[in-house]
Order: sequence, then structure tokens, then C-alpha cells
Amino acid sequence: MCDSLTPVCDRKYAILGTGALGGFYGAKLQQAGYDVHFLLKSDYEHVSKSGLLIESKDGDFTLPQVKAYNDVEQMPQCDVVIVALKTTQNHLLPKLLPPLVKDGGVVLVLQNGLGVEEDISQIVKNVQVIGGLCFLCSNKVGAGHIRHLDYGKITLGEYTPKYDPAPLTERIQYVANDFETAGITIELATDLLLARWQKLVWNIPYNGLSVILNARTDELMTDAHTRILVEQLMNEVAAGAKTSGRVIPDSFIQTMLNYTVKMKPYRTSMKIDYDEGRPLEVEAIFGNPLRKAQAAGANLPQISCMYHQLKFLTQRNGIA
Ligand SMILES: NC(=O)C1=CN([C@@H]2O[C@H](COP(=O)(O)OP(=O)(O)OC[C@H]3O[C@@H](n4cnc5c(N)ncnc54)[C@H](OP(=O)(O)O)[C@@H]3O)[C@@H](O)[C@H]2O)C=CC1
Ligand SMILES: CC(C)(CO)C(=O)C(=O)O
Repeated sequence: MCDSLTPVCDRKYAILGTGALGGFYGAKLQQAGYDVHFLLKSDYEHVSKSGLLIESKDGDFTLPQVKAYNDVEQMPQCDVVIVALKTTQNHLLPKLLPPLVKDGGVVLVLQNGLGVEEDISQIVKNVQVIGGLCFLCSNKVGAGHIRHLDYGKITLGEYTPKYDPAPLTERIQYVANDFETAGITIELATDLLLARWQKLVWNIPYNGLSVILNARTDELMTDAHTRILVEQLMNEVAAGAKTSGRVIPDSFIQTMLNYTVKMKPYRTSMKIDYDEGRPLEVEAIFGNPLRKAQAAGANLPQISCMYHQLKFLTQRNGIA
């Protein structure tokens, strides 16, 4: 394994799910010189032949040749395995992860939602699990064709049993260095659980309301009624975080509101999935936080209402 100070080395990265997020970050790592192995499903043949095309607000680029696979057993063992599937596919992880991650390696979970690191720590032993919260607006618009619309920063935090706060280790530092070498802004967090609840401050109101009300982020922010609803939901997420002893101050909520007002009109990833008839990440983004807060005795009525509405919509549309 390379040390943390080597800018570009032979560290092997695996991308589990080469879509909007995995395709973007994986391509940036390969462009920076890292050895990246991409697992694909429906785009496998196209990407094997033609590589990846990244349209990005930071500059378009193509990777005419990438190491593409449609079978995890054909991939080499990697130092860092990036989980970039939708969480709705996480039932596949017990089959996908063990052959892929090196003993002593890292599994980096870049998915939205809560609790995934805990599940992964039960699947693979003797690896470090790191969570990453991605402030990224990216879509897959065709086979091997990713459109990066905005942002890109990742907040990284180590997973520890029970999500206790963790000091920064050498492993998280070298992952951070690799991404920074690839041009990605990284923030390091010593409290992954707090970082995950903070990300939910955005995902719960906007992902949920965008589907239930058929609205883009700009519409939710300009209408006075939905603007109030968004803020109430954000406050409920903060109440949920408090049940785990994590404090999300009102200033953080105001920052998220301002961030979204400044954002280009955005159809959330959950809305895109809904419109395309794909399963929604309802359990990871709504179900898990609700259950965690409920287990600590807290009632989050508006989030609970939204969860049941989304369950209804996904059942009715056959995408549960
Ligand atoms: N997109 C974004 O800007 C952001 C996304 N996130 C989070 O990142 C995660 C990934 O989201 P996103 O990239 O948008 O989703 P995508 O659907 O674009 O990407 C997931 C990819 O996984 C592939 N896949 C599914 N099953 C398999 C399999 N069995 N083997 C190999 N590949 C498979 C899919 O391939 P196929 O298309 O063939 O099914 C798809 O390309 C989610 O948790 C999301 O919430 C977080 C922040 C921002
Ligand atoms: C907050 C955002 C837009 C990334 O910044 C996101 O996570 C999503 O669309 O799911």
C-alpha cells in the first residue's frame, strides 16, 4: 500500500456502480493517474469499447480506455473500494465486497442515507470503513456518459462501532490526498454520524418533497408554503440528530437554505429516479433515520408522514 504522502501511486481503486457519482469520481481519479477498476451493469459493453465521457462544469474530458468489468470475480483486489451503487442495491454487497477489497484495505461509502457503514462492517472484516458525504450534482445521461452539473466536495469520516467520533487516521488522510490530487475538494470530519445527519438536513426535505410535490429545488424555495415546509423538515432532522447526541445549530440550517437558493434549478436524484421508474432510496434516507430516532424515543411526525407517502408512491408505481 502506498503511503499518504505519495501524490500519485499504484493504489488500486474499485468503483462499485459506475453511474452519476461513481463514474464522475472514478474518472477524476483515473485522469489524475490512479489505477481505477470500474464495475458496470447495463453500460458494460459500451464502456469497455468506448470508455467514459465526462461533461463537467470544471471542463469536459474523455477517458477512451477504462478497465471495465461486469463481474466482480474478474476484478483485482483493490486498496480502496468505493460503494457508489444506489442503496436500493445494497443487498448485493455481501456478494460484491468480500472478493474485491484487499485485507487491510478501505471501503469508502459515498452513498446518501444513514447506517450503511454499520452494515458493511458486518460484511467485511479487517478493513476500514469510511463514509463520504458528497455535495455533488451529477447525472448519468447516457451509456458511459456523465454530466457533472455543480459542486463536488466530499466530507470524509471514519466509521467506528456505534459511530463514536474517531480521530483522523493515516488511511483517511491518504484517501483524502488521492481525491485532492484528482481535483476534488475534501473536508475531514471526526464525527461521521454528525456529518451524515447534516447531509440529511438537505436530502430529507428536498428529495422527499421533490417527489411528493413534483417540484424542482428552485420551486420549493420560491413558494412561501413549501419554503416553510422545507425549514420545518430541516428542524425535524436536527431533532433526530439530537437523539444521537449530535447538535445541528440553526446556523447550519440557514446555510443549507441559502446554499439551495443559490443552486441552479435542480431536479433531485430521487425525483429523477421516480420519473425514470427506478426504485427510490426511501429506507436509507428516510426509514433508517426515523427508526434510529424512534428507538431513542423521539417522534418525527413530518418525516414519518413523508416516509409513508413515499412508501405509498413506490408501491403504487411498482418501484418498491
Ligand atoms: N448523483 C449525485 O449527484 C449524487 C448521488 N449521491 C448518492 O450516490 C449514490 C449513487 O447515486 P448515483 O450515482 O446518482 O446513481 P446512479 O443510478 O447514477 O448510479 C448507480 C450505478 O450503479 C450501477 N449498478 C447497479 N447495480 C449494479 C450491479 N449489480 N453491478 C454493477 N453496477 C450496478 C447502475 O448501473 P445501471 O445503470 O446499469 O443500472 C448505475 O450506473 C446514491 O446513494 C445517491 O444518493 C449523493 C450525492 C450526489
Ligand atoms: C445535496 C445534493 C444535491 C448534492 O449536493 C444531493 O445529495 C442529491 O441530489 O441527492
